[in-house]
Amino acid sequence: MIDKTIKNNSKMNVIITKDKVEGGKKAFELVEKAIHSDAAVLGLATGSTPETLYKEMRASNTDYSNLISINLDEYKGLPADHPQSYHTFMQENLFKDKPFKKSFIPDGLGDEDEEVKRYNKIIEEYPIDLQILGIGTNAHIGFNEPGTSFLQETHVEKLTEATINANKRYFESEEDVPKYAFSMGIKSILSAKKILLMAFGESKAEAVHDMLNGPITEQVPASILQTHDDVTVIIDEAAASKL
Ligand SMILES: O=P(O)(O)OC[C@H]1O[C@](O)(CO)[C@@H](O)[C@@H]1O
Repeated sequence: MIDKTIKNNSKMNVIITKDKVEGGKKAFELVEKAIHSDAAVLGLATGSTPETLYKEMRASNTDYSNLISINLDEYKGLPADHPQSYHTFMQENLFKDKPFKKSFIPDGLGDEDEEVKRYNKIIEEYPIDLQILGIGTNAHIGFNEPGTSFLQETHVEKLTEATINANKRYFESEEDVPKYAFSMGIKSILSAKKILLMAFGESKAEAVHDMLNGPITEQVPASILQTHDDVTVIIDEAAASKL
């Protein structure tokens, strides 16, 4: 860990690591700790941020087959077997080596109203003990873009240009990038007992600063985490560079 004095006006516990590999190892330690304190439901994230954590989980001796997982989001309109779906991402990055007892991910082809209702019911039935989060360059969490109400539960979100741009690296062309996604809402995320947010790289430095030290506003979705009692933020030096 890097011992660095930073500006952090929030009550969030901030851990600075050299890079995302060390960040993934630290995050793995905290997931293990939660599981040893009987965490039974893990909220999981996608995108490049959690990749080093999932690598540690795959390489570990931990058996996750008694745990439930609930993923934050899924692109609307992508079938589960699409190479860029979050179903495929989770299968390849975690579940193929470390299956859970039950893993919930929104159905990208689901009827909007039905799927939102189904997913809210799942989150109610399986309260999340530890929610893993990344953060977008525009401080979105899950796919809750700036301007999304803090009171939102699961819903279909229209993706911003910034998010479409950030995600188009995974698609053949911009036309192929989904413009909407099913996402757990901020209210659903805040219902987790513990939250572990990771951010790596210079591109997240502004969002991390605003999350920790900015005003609590729906224009900075992650800023709402200042109101949660148990948030740990793991960032590398580049993502901490504006603190
Ligand atoms: O980890 P990345 O790839 O930078 O993505 C950041 C954020 O964008 C999302 O993947 C949604 O676009 C979030 O789930 C994630 O936290």
